[in-house]
Amino acid sequence: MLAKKALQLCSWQRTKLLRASMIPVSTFEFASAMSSMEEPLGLDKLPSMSTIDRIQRFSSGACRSSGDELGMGHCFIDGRNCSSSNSCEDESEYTRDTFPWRRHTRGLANGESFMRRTRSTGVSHVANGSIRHSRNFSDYQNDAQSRNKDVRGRANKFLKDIPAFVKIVEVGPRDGLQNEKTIVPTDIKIELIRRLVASGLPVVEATSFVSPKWVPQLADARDVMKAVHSLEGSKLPVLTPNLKGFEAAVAAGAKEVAVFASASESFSKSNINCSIEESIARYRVVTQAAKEHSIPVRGYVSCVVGCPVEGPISPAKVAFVAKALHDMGCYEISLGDTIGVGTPGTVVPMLEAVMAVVPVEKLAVHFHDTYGQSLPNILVSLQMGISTVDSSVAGLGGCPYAKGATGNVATEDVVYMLNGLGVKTNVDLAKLLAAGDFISKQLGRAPVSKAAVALSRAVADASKI
Ligand SMILES: CC(C)(COP(=O)([O-])OP(=O)([O-])OC[C@H]1O[C@@H](n2cnc3c(N)ncnc32)[C@H](O)[C@@H]1OP(=O)([O-])[O-])[C@@H](O)C(=O)NCCC(=O)NCCSC(=O)C[C@@](C)(O)CC(=O)[O-]
Repeated sequence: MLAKKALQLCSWQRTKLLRASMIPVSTFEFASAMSSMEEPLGLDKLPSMSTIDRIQRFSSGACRSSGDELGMGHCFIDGRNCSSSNSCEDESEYTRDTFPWRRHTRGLANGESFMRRTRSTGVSHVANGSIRHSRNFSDYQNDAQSRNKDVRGRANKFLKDIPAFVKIVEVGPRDGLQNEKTIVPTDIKIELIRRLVASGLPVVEATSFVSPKWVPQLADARDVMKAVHSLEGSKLPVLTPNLKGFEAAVAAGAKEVAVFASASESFSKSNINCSIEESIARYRVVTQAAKEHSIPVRGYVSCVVGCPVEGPISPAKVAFVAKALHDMGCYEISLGDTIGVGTPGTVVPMLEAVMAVVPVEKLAVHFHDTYGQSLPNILVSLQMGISTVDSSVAGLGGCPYAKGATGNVATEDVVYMLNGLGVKTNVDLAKLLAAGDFISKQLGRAPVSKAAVALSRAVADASKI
């Protein structure tokens, strides 16, 4: 029992447990090494947890330490026990699914737990309380059939909620460029927008009508908007932090705007120089003016998982701000992990809280890729029914008021993943790659997108043949 417990712990917890039980750590490690040599993990014995289960179980963000003596905590998503080393354990399920090859060697002594495990496979090996040891061919066929059904069931569960079409909101010309230190010439910004529109992206956020003292890179918002506002094929929203910005945007030809609030007081102050409450009051004025002009307004909530100053942000705060934006008339609310600290373990409960107050079809997700978690975060968001995803060509981006945050998830990577899932986006990946290449060359750096790098290498290799 102790050895079983020790196997499920990370090394420092194991050491602590074994020391407390006076078992030399080296003895345990030798024994467990032997047992893994004797019982190799074959392909047929891979753990059969569903992807969501696996993500939740191994995500540290899903676990909250309860401060008990072994550092074990509780998974706040579904109440499983879990360790602070990312490995959650629901003992019966963990044993059954994660270490199935041990069934034959360990469970037999314990009739009751054996019964429980065998029942879960759908084939009872227990007749009148005694274990039947012999199995005939039809038992195996039935077993294989029920396993196939089980696997199909899991695959369906994994894919069934993913939408058939995902709307990609390209934020490269705005979020992507706003943090660039060297001013990008206006005609390059205009050409970038043209190329992104030509690639089939349904929405390309063009620029921001914010104070040029706060974001000098986008001081040419008026000129950019005047040049692109009549482009056809994509919506071209712009950021407006107040009525002054809204009026300037409309005068330059904007047909859609976005307001941006935060779920963190500190970030609200540093980004737009006012409290959350003041920003909501300000945005009510903007949405009212927009209604009078029949201009749709998109709403952003920043810091939906974490804030550079305050640390973790509670899902309830995010839900509060999202609902306020929805109630004032924003047609879509984009949930921004501004500093890219989220994992599926923190994104799922945040989405759950927001979905309780804003309809899922009105939600979008906006991930920065600081910790490389954007694609799994997008995947769980799709599985939860979200069908609008923000991204930035070539992975450009970062907020000037969120130190350390890197770029948005790269649009090329999102399109590549969605293509692989059979999800329609209407984006021409080749044209998108060319747009990413164009802006990356202008900025003098390689695209951050892994798909862009790999695909351009593949194209270069193919052209040598
Ligand atoms: C909101 C303000 C303006 C308040 O800034 P403030 O300094 O408090 O504004 P103020 O009302 O006291 O005015 C000060 C000066 O700014 C001018 N001003 C005032 N408003 C405007 C305007 N719209 N356009 C142009 N100028 C403006 C105003 O006219 C005045 O000019 P002065 O008299 O000194 O010459 C400022 O804090 C600001 O512009 N902040 C924007 C910061 C920003 O753009 N951050 C990045 C975007 S948010 C983001 O990236 C997150 C997101 C959306 O992507 C999602 C995510 O990742 O989480």
